Amino acid sequence: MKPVKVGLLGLGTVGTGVVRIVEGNQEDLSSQVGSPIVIERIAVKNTEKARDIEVDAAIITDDPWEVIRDPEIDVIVEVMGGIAGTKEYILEALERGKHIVTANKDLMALHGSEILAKAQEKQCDVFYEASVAGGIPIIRTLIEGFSSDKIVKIMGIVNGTTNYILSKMSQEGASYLDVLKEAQELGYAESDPTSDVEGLDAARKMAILGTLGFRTNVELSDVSVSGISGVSKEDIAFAKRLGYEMKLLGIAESHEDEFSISVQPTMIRASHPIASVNGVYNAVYVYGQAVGETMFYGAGAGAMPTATSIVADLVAVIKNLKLGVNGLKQIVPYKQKKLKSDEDIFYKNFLLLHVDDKAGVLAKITQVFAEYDVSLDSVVQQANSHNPDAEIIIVTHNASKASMNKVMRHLEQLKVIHRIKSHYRVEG
Ligand SMILES: NC(=O)C1=CN([C@@H]2O[C@H](COP(=O)(O)OP(=O)(O)OC[C@H]3O[C@@H](n4cnc5c(N)ncnc54)[C@H](OP(=O)(O)O)[C@@H]3O)[C@@H](O)[C@H]2O)C=CC1
Ligand SMILES: N[C@@H](CC=O)C(=O)O
Ligand code: NA
Repeated sequence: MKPVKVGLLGLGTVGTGVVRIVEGNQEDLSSQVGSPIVIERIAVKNTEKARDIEVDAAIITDDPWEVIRDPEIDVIVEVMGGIAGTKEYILEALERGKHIVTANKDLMALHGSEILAKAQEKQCDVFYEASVAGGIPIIRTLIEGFSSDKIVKIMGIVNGTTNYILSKMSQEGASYLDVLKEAQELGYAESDPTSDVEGLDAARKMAILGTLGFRTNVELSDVSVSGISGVSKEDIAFAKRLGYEMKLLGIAESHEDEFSISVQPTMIRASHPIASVNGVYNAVYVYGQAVGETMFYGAGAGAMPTATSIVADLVAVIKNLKLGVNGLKQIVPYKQKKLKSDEDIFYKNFLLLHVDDKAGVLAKITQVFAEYDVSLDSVVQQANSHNPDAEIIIVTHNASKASMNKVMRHLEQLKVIHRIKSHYRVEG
């Protein structure tokens, strides 16, 4: 049996997991695909760096082009990250007829359509299961499991780092910066964790899920994004008191082929199954017109869960190689893109206001909501022993994003309001 030869770009957190699984599960893997799988070359940045695993120094290079141009290599596994340079490597590898497995959501969210088009032209596979929700087979589920259904909602905790941070803040009262450092040490965070905490990583993943779920070309610029760096322990405590958990949620909704897509810290009703997803775990809730509610759960980051998806993709590529059907399973979005306007996006809102502790203030504030036709579910005013201001906590009924934007602009002008302390989307 001729071995299938793999070129690995990157030997960090995920790359190390890939080597461990390919070596550790070799017998099982090769019996599934009918050939041994050999990691032929590995590109890293620093060839002198000490590694957690033993790898033959002769196969390591600091020049990814050596891997891409090696005529012996059948499949490139890209786990080095990066966008512009990495795109060049991948396009050239495809040009040379090599199949690609990647964990790179940054690249797939920005240049996925170009890369998939090239793959189709060259009859190559590009699989990217590890790019969204690490170990959860959600991409395969959307492409294959739900091919017969019409997806109307995808709601996900798709960033492990931020879920780890919010969970520890909520359960242990830990400080944001301490937990972020821990998530970095555990290998969950991106090399620049700003993309985790500011929601960009989740937005990229939601663009990928939206494209597959709604079968239209959802771009990163279509996703409205805010991250968790402004979420305080106090906000999390308010959420709990009202019966909610604070989560960084990606929410994509489609109605009559018009969709909206966003990532933001959200107060989700504690009884919703996604509210109890904690730590580095991710979950993707998918609502299909025919199937109804489904939810997929598992580790969203970390070496071994992510590598599980990578190696499963590798197995899929090799099975296709044996059958001579590579390049046939790419999903090309075919629907014209129609984004909802802010007038058509509805959700509930939570607001925490610091206000003058005087008679008549509450009436002035509720009047603003009435003016823009936003009805209120609950309003609570309370004194705060640490603060001379009074606090007003408002939860609205479903209101259009456009009306809420008007409300917010108007509230900012009101002299009786000293500070709009927090504003969150509420689900459930
Ligand atoms: N960590 C996780 O849990 C997950 C990560 N991902 C994605 O997987 C990819 C890899 O992530 P992760 O393993 O955490 O990252 P790491 O930073 O741990 O590893 C990156 C690896 O790539 C190598 N590398 C970086 N730049 C170059 C370059 N220009 N030329 C050659 N080698 C290079 C590094 O070399 P050296 O070792 O010498 O520094 C390192 O081995 C990213 O796209 C990430 O978004 C996806 C899902 C989960
Ligand atoms: N930084 C990412 C890694 C996986 O995609 C995360 O925390 O989810
Ligand atoms: Na996945």
